[in-house]
Amino acid sequence: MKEIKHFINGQYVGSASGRLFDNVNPANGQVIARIHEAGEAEVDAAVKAARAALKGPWGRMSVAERTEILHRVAAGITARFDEFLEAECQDTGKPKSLASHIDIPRGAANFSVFADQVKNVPTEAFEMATPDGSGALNYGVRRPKGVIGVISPWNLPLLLMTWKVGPALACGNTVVVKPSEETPTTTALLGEVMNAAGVPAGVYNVVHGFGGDSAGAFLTAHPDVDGITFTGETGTGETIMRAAAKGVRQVSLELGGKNAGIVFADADLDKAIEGTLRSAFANCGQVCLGTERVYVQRPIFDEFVARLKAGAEALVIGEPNDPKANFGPLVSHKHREKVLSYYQKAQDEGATIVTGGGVPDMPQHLAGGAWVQPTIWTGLSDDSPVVTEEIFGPCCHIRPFDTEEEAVELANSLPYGLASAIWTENASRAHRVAGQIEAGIVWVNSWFLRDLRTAFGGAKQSGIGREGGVHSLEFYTELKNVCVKL
Ligand SMILES: NC(=O)c1ccc[n+]([C@@H]2O[C@H](COP(=O)([O-])OP(=O)(O)OC[C@H]3O[C@@H](n4cnc5c(N)ncnc54)[C@H](O)[C@@H]3O)[C@@H](O)[C@H]2O)c1
Ligand SMILES: O=C/C=C/C=C(\O)C(=O)O
Repeated sequence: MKEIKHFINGQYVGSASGRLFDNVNPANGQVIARIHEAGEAEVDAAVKAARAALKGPWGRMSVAERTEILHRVAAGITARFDEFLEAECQDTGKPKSLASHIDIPRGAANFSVFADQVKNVPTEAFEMATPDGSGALNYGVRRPKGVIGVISPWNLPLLLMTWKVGPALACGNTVVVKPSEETPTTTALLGEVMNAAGVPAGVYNVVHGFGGDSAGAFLTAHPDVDGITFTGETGTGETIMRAAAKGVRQVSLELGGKNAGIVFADADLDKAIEGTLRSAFANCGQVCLGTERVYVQRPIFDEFVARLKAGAEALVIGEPNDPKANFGPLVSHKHREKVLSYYQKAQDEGATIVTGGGVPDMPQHLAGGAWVQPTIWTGLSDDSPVVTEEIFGPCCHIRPFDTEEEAVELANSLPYGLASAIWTENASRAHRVAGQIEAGIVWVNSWFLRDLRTAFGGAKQSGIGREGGVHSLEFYTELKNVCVKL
């Protein structure tokens, strides 16, 4: 059986302990590979390699040379597009129709966009007066932060990992990545692309394993890691923040959400239905930016619910290779247990199950997969856990509202603040409401429309810091002021 090894100092290496665990395809439950689990020794070797690489050719390279290499990494992903696609879809079960236009192209873009960005970063300068009249000149210079620990989740594995590795390397850092234990393959494969592109050994390192008491915790606790960037659950973010406190390391945290969609009666309903369908059900609902709470103005409530139901029921459930499929399984049986527990809770609390609510009948060869039905509820109270907690599944609860003020209050009522989508044809209302939503990202008449130059991150318990464009460069560099007395 295929084995997935760590990538340390430019080479694939197994674990000294010999500990391996299964990599499972969630579309059919089959074991597709065995993954080496890193212990403290492998994590330490990866961090040492990353530290040494900072002092090697990578640290001395001009921006032009470094960014040319990163463009070659982007081209290398594109050249091996089909391999990345196959690996991502086997690990996650997601439809190739989705991953081929989101996950893999973004994996390449995350290198090329930040390679271009870093060439155009101005720094500040201030002339100042001094008592003796000679004056002084202050100017800023940016330096790499050092060794960056990258901890990434399973929902968009290549996209979310490279979203951090791209800018980190563009800024001249070195990285140690710990991908999700559920989805290690594309992160591992990227090592081959790095070598072929001429990225020096030790610049990109990968260790595999779990979170607590495994590779994730060993990496975040390692004293020679200078900064940690993490995407995942809010609870894990808290644990990582505690680990980073020792040694006063900086963190960038992109965490969970329970995002609201607000549909006003003056919305273009075709657009609102299409966008809400994607935001609730794309990637089987496993998108941090997804909409699990939909608030719809009363005059169009019944029509909206009926049309969203029709849209959900028209989704084509199927395996990655099925060209007609646009709805795959959840990432694992463990995650399915969590999602189904909320399906049960909604039923127990007397929700109206508009559609779904269970497990679909699948053909024999897919019966071992982690399938669930796309699900819509109405009728739950605002304090139901189904409405207040992140489920991270293909489901949403729809509730009517009457006034704009009420919609804003409902949207802002939870401790999360990642994203929101507003649907209205009234431009004044769109800007007014967008300004009042407590979230890091607000879409108007769209969803998951991404310009990588923009700030990306969460308010409240959905994160700390912003990445994207210059904001990534803020995190991945140390800004130093040089003051020269003239
Ligand atoms: N805000 C965003 O941009 C964003 C994007 C994608 C996903 N998410 C969130 O991610 C979650 C789903 O992903 P997940 O289930 O993989 O998240 P998770 O927090 O369970 O795991 C994420 C990563 O952290 C590691 N990890 C877990 N415990 C750790 C520990 N104690 N120390 C170090 N590392 C540890 C895991 O092994 C994995 O690699 C959802 O909550 C979702 O909203 C947020
Ligand atoms: O599941 C969360 C999706 C996050 C998306 C990004 O981080 C991005 O588009 O850069």
